[in-house]
Amino acid sequence: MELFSYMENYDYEQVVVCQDKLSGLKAIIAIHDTTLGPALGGTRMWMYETEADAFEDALRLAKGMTYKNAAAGLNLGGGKTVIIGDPRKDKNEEMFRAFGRYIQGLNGRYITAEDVGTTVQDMDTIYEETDYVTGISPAFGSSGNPSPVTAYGVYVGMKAAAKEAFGTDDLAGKTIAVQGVGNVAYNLCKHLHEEGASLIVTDINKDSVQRAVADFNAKAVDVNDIYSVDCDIFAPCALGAIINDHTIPQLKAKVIAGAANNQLKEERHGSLIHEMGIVYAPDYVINAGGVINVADELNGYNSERALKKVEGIYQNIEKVFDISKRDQIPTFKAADRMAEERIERMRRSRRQFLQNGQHILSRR
Ligand SMILES: NC(=O)C1=CN([C@@H]2O[C@H](COP(=O)(O)OP(=O)(O)OC[C@H]3O[C@@H](n4cnc5c(N)ncnc54)[C@H](O)[C@@H]3O)[C@@H](O)[C@H]2O)C=CC1
Ligand SMILES: CC(C)CC(=O)C(=O)O
Repeated sequence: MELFSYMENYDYEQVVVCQDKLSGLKAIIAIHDTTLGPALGGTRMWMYETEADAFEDALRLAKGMTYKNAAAGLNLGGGKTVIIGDPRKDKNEEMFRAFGRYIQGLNGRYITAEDVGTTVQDMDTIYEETDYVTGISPAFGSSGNPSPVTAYGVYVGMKAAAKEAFGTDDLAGKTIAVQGVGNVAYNLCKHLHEEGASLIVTDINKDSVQRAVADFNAKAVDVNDIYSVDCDIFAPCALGAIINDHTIPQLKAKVIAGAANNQLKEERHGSLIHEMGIVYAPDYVINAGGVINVADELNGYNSERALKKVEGIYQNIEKVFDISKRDQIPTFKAADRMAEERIERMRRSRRQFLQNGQHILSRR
């Protein structure tokens, strides 16, 4: 990867590469855009095959956070971290403390939280070194694990997408195929089961599958079969790029609505599903519940206030469908338009000089 040309193409502000030999930390903090405020986005720990894969993931996810935060109406920019390593084997306390010091060094330009492979406990360790971390234990007055709130937002957004496709947002009797039943999707399945939906699930982790089968009467299928099952809604809740040339021809669902980040492998795949008449709830709009929840900590966390904002995902998804119809564009483009227009409006509204921090004459 030609890092500078990639950064220039997609207008990234900063990439911080962190290495700590003692703890084994190898992290990439990508800050995409801070027009709206400090960059907030989670830390993913994953076993990347190559360093280039890790850079690409960090960069793509950071840009996604710029759009997610803007579309959700948050006054926050977009950033994300990836830590290279196996979250089951390679974690240690020193690693997250070293990482916390790197975040502290950014002096508030980047604020972190959980993502795939990191936990509330990891955030608590980071908190030993920096205040610029959210999703720490509720005992510290924080919001804790964002996953259940992300799941609630996906559930609410899925209902809005169902209304668009089926004329009703009632999910009772609908068959929903869920890819990956981890932290977010387990909680999503709970809401769907309680509403009377039938679930088909898959995961590379057999224990997670068994738990969903036992708790929600879900039907389990092989990981490769989840795309082609007969269902009304496909909910991708594992990793990204799963809407691609290989999977699209297999899909039978009328709706795609799930938690995973960066679901479209390439933009053209978003256009393709649109032409096929599939109602796609753009990933970063529907999965914003977690970030809305952790962002509320910046005002002194109030769970009721945060959940109310998360419920706004229903209207936000409707807004995306309206723009898509108005401008005759696929929904992923409509979401981008909504986010970009807000960033641009805010950029313009900040033209006037406002003294922030130290006065410019204070050194006299
Ligand atoms: N945790 C949160 O609050 C948020 C999560 N997301 C996104 O939602 C997705 C899920 O996040 P979490 O539930 O937190 O992660 P998780 O790691 O708890 O769950 C992901 C699950 O997917 C499974 N999986 C991985 N590859 C798979 C494959 N090829 N086929 C089937 N299953 C596979 C894993 O075994 C795991 O059970 C991720 O893309 C994440 O970035 C987005 C917004 C917020
Ligand atoms: C609080 C986090 C879950 C934010 C984030 O990284 C995301 O929404 O992907």
